[in-house]
Amino acid sequence: MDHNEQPILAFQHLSKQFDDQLAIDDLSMALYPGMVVGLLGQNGAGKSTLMRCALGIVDVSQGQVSLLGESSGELSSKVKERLGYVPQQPFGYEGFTVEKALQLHRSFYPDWDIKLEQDWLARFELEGKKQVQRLSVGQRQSLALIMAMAYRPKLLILDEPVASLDPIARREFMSDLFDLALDSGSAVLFSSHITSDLERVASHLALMKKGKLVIFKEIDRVREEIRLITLKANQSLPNELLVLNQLGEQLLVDNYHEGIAPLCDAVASVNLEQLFMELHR
Ligand SMILES: Nc1ncnc2c1ncn2[C@@H]1O[C@H](COP(=O)(O)OP(=O)(O)OP(=O)(O)O)[C@@H](O)[C@H]1O
Repeated sequence: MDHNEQPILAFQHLSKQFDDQLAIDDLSMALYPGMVVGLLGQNGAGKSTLMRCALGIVDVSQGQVSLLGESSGELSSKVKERLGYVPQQPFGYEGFTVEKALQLHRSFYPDWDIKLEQDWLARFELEGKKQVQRLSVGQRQSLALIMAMAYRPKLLILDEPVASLDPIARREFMSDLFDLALDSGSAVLFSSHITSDLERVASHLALMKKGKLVIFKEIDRVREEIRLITLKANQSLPNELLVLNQLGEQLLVDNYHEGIAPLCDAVASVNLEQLFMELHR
């Protein structure tokens, strides 16, 4: 990942206020080619709002969002053609068959990859002749994913894309997602409550709590640098440690390294699910 190049998506000091609700609070983050960012947060943490701000679907209150170098509020059709988005609740195309819906959708995208479309239709066992409104929730989600991916977008934004997919479809989809991003120099931002999926395919974790981005780092570094520790009696907190949460003597900290171990009575590593639970205790 070369961070000297232009980010595909960049949030700079973004805030979004809805009436009396601050949904996004001074958030900065940049996605570069090849990054697959898993967005985690409780219900109402601001994940969908962040995605909607990125796409210019809602106006930002403060700060900036740029997408392939353009401001999200003023995207050209050239940039829009290079975005893929699957909202939490897709979608439309009622009254169409799967085949006809794809035919129409495809016509908007010059870079549509028909082979990719066919492979995915077969993989998800979607029948072309079936009416869209007769599809199950999971099948609709699969169709929405094909529609967002078959033109190999430069930026793919997926709001809980796999919540309704069965474990086999989910697993296959998630690994393809990763390959797609790596192969085509794309970036992916996806939200999910399934921490094991996120752990398996994301290159980076973005964790939001009440509109704030509290963690944004590579998954490997999350594994290495976040710990649940208890400091020895009278031991002050080392400067480099960032306390993410505190429960009695126990501290959930970021920026941990081996040099800290002698200062502690106890050190425990946490997986993503434990991290999520500890952060919200
Ligand atoms: N159009 C809107 N008008 C007013 N408030 C809104 C609007 N959209 C979102 N909010 C509020 O902003 C906050 C963040 O909502 P958001 O949908 O972004 O959360 P989320 O993290 O995606 O949640 P979930 O995991 O449940 O999908 C919530 O408190 C929500 O009520």
